Amino acid sequence: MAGFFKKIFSFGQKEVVDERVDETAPLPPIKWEALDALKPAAEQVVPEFLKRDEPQAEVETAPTPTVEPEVIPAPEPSPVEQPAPEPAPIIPPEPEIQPEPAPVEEPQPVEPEAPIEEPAPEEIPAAPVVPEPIPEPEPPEIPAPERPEIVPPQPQIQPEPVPVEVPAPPVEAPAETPAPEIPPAEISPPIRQPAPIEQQPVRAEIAPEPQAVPQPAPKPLPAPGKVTVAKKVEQKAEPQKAPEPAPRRSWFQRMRDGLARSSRELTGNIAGVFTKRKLDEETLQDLEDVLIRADLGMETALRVTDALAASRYGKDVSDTEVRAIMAAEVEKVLSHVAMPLELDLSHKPHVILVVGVNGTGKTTTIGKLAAKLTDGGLSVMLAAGDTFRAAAIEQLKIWGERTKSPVIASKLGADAAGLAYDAFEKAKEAGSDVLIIDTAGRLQNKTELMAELEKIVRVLGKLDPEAPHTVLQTVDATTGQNALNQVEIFRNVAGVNGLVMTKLDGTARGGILVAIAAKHKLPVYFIGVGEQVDDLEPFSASEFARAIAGVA
Ligand SMILES: Nc1nc2c(ncn2[C@@H]2O[C@H](COP(=O)(O)OP(=O)(O)OP(=O)(O)O)[C@@H](O)[C@H]2O)c(=O)[nH]1
Repeated sequence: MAGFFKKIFSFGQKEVVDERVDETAPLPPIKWEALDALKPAAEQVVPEFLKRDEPQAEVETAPTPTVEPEVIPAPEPSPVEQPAPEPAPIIPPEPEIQPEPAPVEEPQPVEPEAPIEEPAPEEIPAAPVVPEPIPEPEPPEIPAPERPEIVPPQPQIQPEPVPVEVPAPPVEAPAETPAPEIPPAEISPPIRQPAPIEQQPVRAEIAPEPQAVPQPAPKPLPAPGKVTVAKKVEQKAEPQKAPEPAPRRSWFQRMRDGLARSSRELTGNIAGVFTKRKLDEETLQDLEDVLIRADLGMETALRVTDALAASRYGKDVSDTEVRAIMAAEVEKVLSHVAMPLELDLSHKPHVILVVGVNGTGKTTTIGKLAAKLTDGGLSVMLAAGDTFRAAAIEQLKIWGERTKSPVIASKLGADAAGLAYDAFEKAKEAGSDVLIIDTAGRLQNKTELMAELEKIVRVLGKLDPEAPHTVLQTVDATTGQNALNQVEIFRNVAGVNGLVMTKLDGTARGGILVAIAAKHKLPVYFIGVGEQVDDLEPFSASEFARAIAGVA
């Protein structure tokens, strides 16, 4: 439509140009006409020639200044073009079509397009020259007459000259001649406007991406489903893991496995001694050496060899017979110490002081024991007497939470005896059935250890002369011969009156228990066969003896 407008405008200029030609008068315009004939063929070339022939002055003077301001308001051309409408009445139908699109798109593009149309007026001078030759090219260009037809509506719509430019781009299709110049520039901006529209499709592309994102989302959906199941299963799985304890070896089997190393070495050595040999002094001496190396101790070793010699001396003896006799003799030794823990609940509370070297299982054993007592309906209070290790205090608190037993603790490094005293008082006030006091086990400084333990026992005695009522020592079954010395020390310092042999489920050296029992004759109340709360078993002399002797 802008092209039309220009043409229209050019037509108006034709008339005006004719007038101007009269002013300038010179011949150059006539030469321009010849060149103008070439213009329609190649419009771009024309302006270059114009510059060469110095008609520039004409171009600059006549059209540009006047036309530009005119195009926007379109008042000046309108009066001039008004005569043009005369041919317009000839073709009234078309003007009806144009005004319709014109008003629609006019408002925005008008102003930006106006400056673009400036070059058009430059061509306008060429148009005025063409008037006569125009009919020649026009016949081939049929759309040309249409444009003049379009012109009349414009003068009618003279206030709409600007809108006319807007519809120009659509009109460009029919009228290719003017279109290439003006419309392309005009079209470019609207095209840039649709450009964002292209971005929209991009957004549309982006949109599917997030859609793609939710697609993987449904994938995690099954995942969380599995997770939730897993979480629920965890709680329900615990019973499933409960079957683990089911397949989990029995405490006796765990103890046998723990003692397997000792048992294998022992039975293997025994077999080596009695292979195709009659029982004599030499074989008895060899057997005694084997038992001693197995930590059973001299006393127990002699008991076994004496029993064997009494019944089998001078006879062929198999290793199976030897192991059976050994199991019987070990059981006899242990039977005197294998006894259940008895609590005198006439004491409120019954105080249990737990001692032992660090890492032997004091705190763990306290937790296991508290669980047994609370499960039996007894109220238990715990005291974190190992004030030198924060981890020990925290560990005891965890066991307190597990067993629902209150824990009395103090600041790190506080006086252990003072804590034990306070705990005893609080247990009395609370009416607790049992107070279990944890302690430190720093063997590296025997003097301090002895002083601390002695002080604890002393202060407890102030509240109850018989307290502590039970002094349990934990003994690590994997320790070996050093365990004998540990019991010796703690028995003297703290008055140990009972033992718990821990870690018998590990690579235990079970023979030492026999040696300790034989030497100290201290009750062995429990054995530890694992780290779980229920891994504390009453000590059974026969089971232990059969396990270490490798007897089924
Ligand atoms: N396998 C096995 N491990 C045990 C047993 N008893 C204790 N333990 C582990 O031995 C380690 C030491 O146990 P604790 O209860 O901390 O020993 P502790 O004597 O209190 O040590 P301190 O707190 O340092 O004085 C922990 O890892 C326990 O889980 C047991 O019977 N079997």
